[in-house]
Order: sequence, then C-alpha cells, then structure tokens
Amino acid sequence: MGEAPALCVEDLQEGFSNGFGLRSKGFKTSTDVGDKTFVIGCNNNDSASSLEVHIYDKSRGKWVIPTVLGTKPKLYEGYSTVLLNGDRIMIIIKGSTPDDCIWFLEQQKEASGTEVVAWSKGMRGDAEKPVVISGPSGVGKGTLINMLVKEFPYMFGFSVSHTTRAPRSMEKNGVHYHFTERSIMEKDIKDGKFLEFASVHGNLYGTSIEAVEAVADSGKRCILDIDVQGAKSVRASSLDALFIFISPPSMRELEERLRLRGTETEEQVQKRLRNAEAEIEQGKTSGIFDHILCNDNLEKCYENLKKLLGLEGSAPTNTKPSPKGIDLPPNHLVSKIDNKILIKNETPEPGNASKNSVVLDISSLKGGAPGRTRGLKINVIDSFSESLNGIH
Ligand SMILES: Nc1ncnc2c1ncn2[C@@H]1O[C@H](COP(=O)(O)OP(=O)(O)OP(=O)(O)O)[C@@H](O)[C@H]1O
Ligand SMILES: Nc1nc2c(ncn2[C@@H]2O[C@H](COP(=O)(O)O)[C@@H](O)[C@H]2O)c(=O)[nH]1
Repeated sequence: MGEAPALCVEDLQEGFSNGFGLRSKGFKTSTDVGDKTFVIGCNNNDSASSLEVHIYDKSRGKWVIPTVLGTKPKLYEGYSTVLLNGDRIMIIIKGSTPDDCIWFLEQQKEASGTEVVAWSKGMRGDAEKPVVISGPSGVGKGTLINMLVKEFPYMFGFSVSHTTRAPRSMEKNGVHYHFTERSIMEKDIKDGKFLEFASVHGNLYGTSIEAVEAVADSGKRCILDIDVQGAKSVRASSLDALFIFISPPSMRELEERLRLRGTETEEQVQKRLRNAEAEIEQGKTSGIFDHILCNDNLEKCYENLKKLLGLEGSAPTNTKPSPKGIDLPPNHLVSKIDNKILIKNETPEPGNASKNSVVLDISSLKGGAPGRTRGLKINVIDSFSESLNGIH
C-alpha cells in the first residue's frame, strides 16, 4: 500500500477513464473495474521503461501498489487500454514489434491482503495448450518427455524448473534445472516470480513464470514435469493446460527403476517410495488429471502419450515454428464492438498492407495471466466499410 506517484484522485476525474485514446509516453490511462480504478502508465519518457500499475480503491479511498506477476510490457511510443469482459484489460502498444504489441492485465486472487495483478502477452492463433506431466519419482516422466522433445524438437519445449536439490552428475544448470539456493528461491517465490512451487522429497521445486513464457515465445508447446502438488496449483491457475498422470505398473517395479537409475542414496529412495504411494492415490482420485497413463511398457506408453497429444502417426516436423506477430498501423485509434477490437489506421496508404486497419477477434481467448494469452484472431482490412467477418 502507498501513494501512487504523480497522480491524484482529481486526475482520475479529469476523464480518461475507460477511454480508448492513445496515451503517449509519460501519460497514464485509468480503467474502472468494479469499485477499483486501474491506473496504467509510466512516469518517464524512457522507451526502455515498462508499464507500471497502480490501483485506486474507490470504496476505501486508497491507493494500492499491487504485487505484479509476469513480465511487464515495454512502453515504446504509447499505448491504449480497453476493458474486456470480466476484469481483463487489453493493452495495445504503439511502436512495438509485431510480437510485442498486445498485452493483457488481469486481477489475481489477493495474497495476504495485497492486491495481485498479472501481465500476459497476447499470442495469435490457436497455439496448443501446455502439457503438465506428473507421477511418482522414477515412473519415467523424464524419459517420456525426452523421447517427445527428441522426436518433435520444433514442437515441444521443456519448462526448466528451479530446484534447491543438488545437481546429479549429468545434469546441467539451465538445461535440466535452474539449481538455486533456498534463500534466493524463497525470495523469488515471495516476489511472485513462480507459477507454482512445492516442497518435494525435502527440496524446493518450482516453475517460474519466465520458464513458461520462454517456451511460449519460442512458438513451442510447453511441457512441465512437476509433482502432484504443483499440478494442483497449476490447475488452480489460469494456465489452461492438459494434465497427464503417469502411473507405474506396481510399487515393486517403481522401486526397481529408482534403484537401477542409481541417482539417489538408499535413504532418498526410501523417502521417494514413501511419497509415491500418496502421489499415486492423489493422481488417480483427485480429479486434477485429464488422463492417466500406465508406464508399463515404455514404447507402448510413449505411443499412448503421442495419441493423447494428437500426434498419432504424425511425422516429425523439421521446420522451426515462426510465431506470427501482429502488424499494427503506426497511427491508430482503438475501439471495441462486442468481441472485436477495431484498430483503425489514422493515416491509411492504399496498397501498403502494413498500414491497414486491423480487427482483433477476442471471442476465443485461451489461457491468461501469468504466462501467455492465446487465441487472438486477426483480420487486416483496407477500410472500415469492409465487412468485419472473415477474421482468421
Ligand atoms: N517403461 C519402463 N520400463 C523400464 N524402465 C523404465 C521405463 N520407463 C522409464 N524407465 C527407467 O526408469 C528410470 C526412471 O525414469 P525417469 O528418470 O524418467 O523417471 P522420472 O519419473 O522422471 O523420475 P523423477 O521424478 O525422479 O525425475 C530410468 O532409469 C528410466 O530409464
Ligand atoms: N511442483 C514441482 N515439482 C517439480 C518441479 N520440477 C520437478 N518436480 C518434481 O520433483 C520430483 C523430483 O524430481 P527429481 O528431478 O529430483 O527426481 C519429480 O516428481 C518432479 O516431477 C517443479 O518445478 N515443481
């Protein structure tokens, strides 16, 4: 809580509330959501600075500085804000690159009495849902994920978790995990940098928002290898993932795999096996998971996993995905009609496609903050007399 710098209640009354007008650098927009006013902006003219959020709570007559999750959008030349249904605010950034121009700000559940908001970048098209893979230690999650990433390198990307456990001999920092100290990870958790975290077999593990964003930005489908507690947290978040639980054929087989892997001490193996019983029970009964696969025969289980991911019989693709951006007209006005956001070019040039007006269809947005908001559909039009149908 505190004072919001360089803005007072009178400024809010001056009238750019819920407006679509473009704000230049150094200005702020205010958007009313229920009894709160979200003030988005930046105090200086530095193009490298990012957008900040302050909230004016009208019922309490107080300014609140919220905890902000996710990567913040960069300012560039200016921006417009549009209130969508619910409490999602769309931010359209002028002068940015095509992959960085549409952002969303959402209110999250309050944490320990503090307002929490989260940013997510808008992504065009129907990017596939992230995949959460859970199961007891030693069941073969890592093995299956490696097979998938090896066969479909341009389709899947692994979310690199943070952990306080010591690296195994073959493990590389930043590839298998971000190995970190507990005090640092605890601070980062407190600062809202993690989508989920859990204490697993005596160590802290967690998925940072940045890890998931990095995979989405590479145009790949994100795979998370996390325990059941983590899966439960992700289920409660807005990630909108597919949840798959891998179960062992038997406890005896699980024990044998853990021992044969030879990466844990006897004491650690015992601890992991004790935890496995509860995890298997939860995996099968908690309702968190969309699918349960038994990893008895590895090849068979892998084929079943591919089937669930819609890859049955599909040939591996060797082409790098090129995430499609959005070319906004440089000078534009923004308005909203139902589920369509009209970004009208103020200085159209016939024959110059990059200067055309744009319609964003927001009827099938998926996922949300923190992370990435998927499902934006775009139509580029020559003039606004053109039909708004045919959005793709
Ligand atoms: N179907 C299978 N049959 C026999 N061995 C298997 C099978 N699947 C995986 N394994 C072996 O079991 C061991 C454990 O597999 P893996 O490391 O992939 O498990 P995990 O679920 O990722 O474990 P953790 O959660 O501890 O990271 C490995 O040595 C792997 O080669
Ligand atoms: N909740 C989370 N669990 C995670 C994460 N990364 C890994 N894990 C789980 O931890 C155990 C043990 O892993 P190991 O590498 O020490 O064998 C396993 O079940 C993983 O799924 C995470 O980010 N969050």
